[in-house]
Amino acid sequence: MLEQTLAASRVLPVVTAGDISATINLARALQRGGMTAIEITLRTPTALDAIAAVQREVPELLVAAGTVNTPADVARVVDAGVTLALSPGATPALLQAAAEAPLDFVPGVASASEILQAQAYGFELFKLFPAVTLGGLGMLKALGGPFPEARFCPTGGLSPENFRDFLALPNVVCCGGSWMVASSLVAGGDWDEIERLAREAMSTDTQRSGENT
Ligand SMILES: O=C(O)C(=O)C[C@H](O)[C@H](O)COP(=O)(O)O
Repeated sequence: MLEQTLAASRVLPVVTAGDISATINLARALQRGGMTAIEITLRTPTALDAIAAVQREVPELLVAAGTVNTPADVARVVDAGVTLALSPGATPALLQAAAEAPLDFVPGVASASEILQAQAYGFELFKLFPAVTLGGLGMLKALGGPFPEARFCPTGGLSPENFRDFLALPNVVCCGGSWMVASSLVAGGDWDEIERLAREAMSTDTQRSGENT
């Protein structure tokens, strides 16, 4: 179920929320562009309020919490009504808390040993972070050997130029990225450009839509 949901989302925009009304406008632009989910990281003081606001104002979007790094973070996002949480990494305490919590959780991994550790808690879908720095496509192909059941959402260093190559791999479910939600676009209120980048990311054409315009 989680795998299907993330596969449908195709690209998961990773948002670091500042101003709440700007985050609502950003979420609306992503939704207009065809995106079905948004990851709002717990990196800022306004993150939980932003999650609640987007859940309320843009109910069409699945609102995931990101940078959920501790058992306390798991409790905070469950309290906020979040049903999907992701982390750039994992500790045994985090894996235990997330396995027991009433939400879907995608732990971060960066090595075979970290996959083994997360599998011991029942997880099979992982955020590979930071994907490009770790080895990108080659690493994902290599991990497919010993871990044929493992599925990945590579994040970190993905771009309009490379994300389709990641999505084409059989063990990649979706890609995470921040290119369509760059802080410069949000600060400038460039919602049309954010919508365009979202639409381009969601397009299944092999040729990028922007190349024809
Ligand atoms: O904050 C988290 O929980 C993360 O997992 C990190 C983010 O996924 C990356 O910062 C996105 O990477 P870029 O697309 O290269 O900006």
